[in-house]
Amino acid sequence: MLSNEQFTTKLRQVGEERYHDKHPYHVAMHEGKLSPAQLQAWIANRFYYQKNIPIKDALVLSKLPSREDRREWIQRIIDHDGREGSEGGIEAWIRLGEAAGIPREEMLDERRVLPAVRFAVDAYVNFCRLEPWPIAVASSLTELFAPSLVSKRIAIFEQLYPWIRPEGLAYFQARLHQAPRDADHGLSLVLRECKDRRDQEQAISALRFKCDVLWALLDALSLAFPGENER
Ligand SMILES: O=C(O)c1cc(C(=O)O)c2c(n1)C(=O)C(=O)c1cc(C(=O)O)[nH]c1-2
Repeated sequence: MLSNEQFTTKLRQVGEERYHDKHPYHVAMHEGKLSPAQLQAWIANRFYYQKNIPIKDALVLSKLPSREDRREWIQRIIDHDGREGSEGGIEAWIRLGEAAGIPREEMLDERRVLPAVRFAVDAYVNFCRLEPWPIAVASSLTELFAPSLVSKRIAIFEQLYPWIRPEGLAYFQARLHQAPRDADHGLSLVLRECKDRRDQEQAISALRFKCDVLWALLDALSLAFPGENER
C-alpha cells in the first residue's frame, strides 16, 4: 500500500499529465487567441458542466454514511445552487455568460450545448451515481488543480478579453476560496477511505477518468469551433 504522501503524489501526477489546462483549446484561451465566438461557446458549454455539479454532489451526499461528512459535503450544493439572498455559482455562471454577450435564455435552454459535451458531463454524473462513494469523491479531485488555473484565468480574462464585462468574473473569484476547501476535504476522505493498494489504484483511475471528461469537453469545442488556421 502507498503511504499517504506517495498516494497524494500519484494523484497530483495525474493532474500534471492530463488536466484540461494542457488542452490546445485551453492553451489558446490563455494565450488570448480565442475569438469571441469560441469563448462564448466555451462558457455556454461549460454551463452544462456547472449545472450538473450539484446534481452529482447530491448523488455523492446520498451515499455518505456519516453525518459529519454530509455536513461538509452539503456546502458544495449550497455553493452552486445558492440560497435566498446569495445566489450561488450557477447564477454567477449565467451572469458570466451575460457579461460575455450570451442571453440568459440561450444558456438555460441548452441550445448551444454540443452533443459530446452532454455525453461527457452525463458520464461524470453517472460515474458518481454508480461508483462507491470514495471513488466518486476521488473523481472530484481535479479540484486540487483548479485554483491555480482559475486565478490565472481571472487575470487573463481581464487583460486579454476586455470585451467580457468584469462583473462576470465573480464566479471565478468565489471558486478561489471554495475549491481549495473542497479539494482538502475530498482528499482527506480519499486518504481515509482507500484502505489498500487496490482502492488507491481505483481512486487514481477515477481521477484519470475525470480528467478525460474535462478533456472531452474541450475536444468537442475544438471540433465545432476550430481556430483560424484549423478551418
Ligand atoms: O474552471 C475550471 O477549470 C474548473 C475545473 C473544475 C474541475 O477541475 O473539475 C471544477 C470547476 N472549475 C468548478 O468551477 C467547479 O465548481 C467544480 C466542481 C468540480 C467537481 O468535480 O466537483 N470540479 C469543478
